[in-house]
Amino acid sequence: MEQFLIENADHYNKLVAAYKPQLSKKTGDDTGVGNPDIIVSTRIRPMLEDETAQGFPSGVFPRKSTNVVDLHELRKAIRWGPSLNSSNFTVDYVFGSESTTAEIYDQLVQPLVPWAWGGGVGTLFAYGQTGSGKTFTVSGLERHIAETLMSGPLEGDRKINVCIIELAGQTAFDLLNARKQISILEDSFGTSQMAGALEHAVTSLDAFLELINTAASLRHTAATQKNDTSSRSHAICRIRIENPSVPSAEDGMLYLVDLAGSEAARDRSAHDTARMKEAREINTSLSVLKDCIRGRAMVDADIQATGKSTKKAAYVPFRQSTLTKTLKHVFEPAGARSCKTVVVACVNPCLADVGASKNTLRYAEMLRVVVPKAKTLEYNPGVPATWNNEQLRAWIDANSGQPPISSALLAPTESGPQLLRLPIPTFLSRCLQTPSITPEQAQAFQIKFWKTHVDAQTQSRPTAEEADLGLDPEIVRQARLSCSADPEEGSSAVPFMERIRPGMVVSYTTRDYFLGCNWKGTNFGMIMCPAEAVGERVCDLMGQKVRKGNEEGRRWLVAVITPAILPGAYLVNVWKQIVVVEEQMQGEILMEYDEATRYYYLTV
Ligand SMILES: Nc1ncnc2c1ncn2[C@@H]1O[C@H](COP(=O)(O)OP(=O)(O)OP(=O)(O)O)[C@@H](O)[C@H]1O
Repeated sequence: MEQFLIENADHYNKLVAAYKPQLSKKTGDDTGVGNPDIIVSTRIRPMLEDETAQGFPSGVFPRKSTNVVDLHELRKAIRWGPSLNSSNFTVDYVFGSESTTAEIYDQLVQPLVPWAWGGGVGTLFAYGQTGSGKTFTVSGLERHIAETLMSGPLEGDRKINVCIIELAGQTAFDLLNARKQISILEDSFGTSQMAGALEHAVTSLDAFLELINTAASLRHTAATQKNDTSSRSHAICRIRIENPSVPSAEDGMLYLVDLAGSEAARDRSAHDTARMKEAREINTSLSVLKDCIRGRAMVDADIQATGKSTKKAAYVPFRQSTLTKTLKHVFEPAGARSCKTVVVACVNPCLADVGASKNTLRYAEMLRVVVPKAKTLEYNPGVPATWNNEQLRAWIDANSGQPPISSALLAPTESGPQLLRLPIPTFLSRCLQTPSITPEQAQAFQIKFWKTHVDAQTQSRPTAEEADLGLDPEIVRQARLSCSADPEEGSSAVPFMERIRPGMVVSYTTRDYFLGCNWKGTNFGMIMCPAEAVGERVCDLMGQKVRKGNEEGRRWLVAVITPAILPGAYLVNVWKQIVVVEEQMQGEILMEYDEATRYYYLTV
């Protein structure tokens, strides 16, 4: 076949020159646009010297000033001589062979960096056949990202942590720790963990680049030793960005994923059984990845179009492969993380490889879920996804507690759906710009906003039984909630010291001997009873007799509240009790119990 292509190169070039581009059905479709949070692009690498030297022409051509790529194959035809078989593919962005990695960075990837800096999740996938330029592209982009993170114009202080792993089939290795085997585990809270992988704190650009180089050379050496190419494994670089000024918020994440080759190139027939098995595993993981990206994009499109997730059909099977399990929160539709994803489908333009390039472009096209043109959704006061900026700001003014959080600072221009997509740390930082707002109030309000959205999604309708009783859904919702707020109307006007009662949550300063329960910045406790109410022999957490204190003032037995594993969640440790004197108490804190997670959350 290769000989046939070389011999007919001139004829092929004439056919291509005479080719009249067909109108792409997909470009003609003006009913929607690509999902702005999942951008699918393609990069066509230049022809390599040996490909041109052998006499192969190019088979892939970006169509000028469009997002369409034309692909030509030369087919043997007995009657009329070789003929052209052409197809075209539509993606969101096309980068031709003259495009540089810096251009791709500026146009597609750069926005992921401030996004993750603000607490969001940004993911880059490079997909394509062996030798199509995935590693060339990802390593170049990693360097640009490192430069922006370490010496760019981003505001505020962050701690940058890097971890680079390799996934080969079901096995994972740490590329920053001598390729030591690690495990991908899901903990009891459903969070994926790279158990055993070393995470490196980086403080300078040089240190960052050194980590990237170490991982690249380890991957390369391992591949050479196996007489293999790096193409048989996925490499994941995870950059975790901690924001020390909002410690309670989740960290920003950047994942840069250099995927295994979608299929071996022209030497495919040389594969032995083990290689065929490996190829099957790779294809399975890439197929699951496609389903996950599409599934998440469909859920997003659905919410954008209707304000809710309505389609049961949008199934995101992230548990079906180690790759997607590792990247779980990128795909999880129910996840609260704001995600932006960029896919670069790398294409080798050589006519001899055009079959594989066609599969790559077909795959890229399938990832692209068209979002219906935004309709104005009918306003529903219970569904944040239907709120325009004015309705959102009115809701913030009425629901953000006392003092109210400035809606102009929190949502200067955003609509409800846009605020829902804002990374949580950015949301919290904006809340804290209003004078006198405490981090607890900001966090409680963020949770309230998110819960309103989740409740709208899950449609907390009354059960059939409750509906039969004719109960108002709002009353049912209220009854299901359990909150530490004083049920007495108007009680907030009375100083909290005069209202102390069992179940009230207070913040307090700890004394030296309570080191065992002094959690950084989070000294909350639930009042159990007056210290005098317990028996003579009862001791507190530190072994001190509860009734025998030397302190002045009223003394209360308090259950210690500690942060739980879920972000923003707390545990009330009813059996870990300490004595708190009223003098130590700072104020009342409102908490709400959530049945679904069985944790307590701050509320406003
Ligand atoms: N845009 C480009 N400009 C110049 N050379 C390129 C470009 N893209 C790729 N190359 C070159 O093509 C060759 C193959 O690229 P690369 O190793 O990145 O491919 P790959 O898809 O990662 O392959 P594998 O899957 O086997 O690791 C390399 O020699 C690389 O330098």
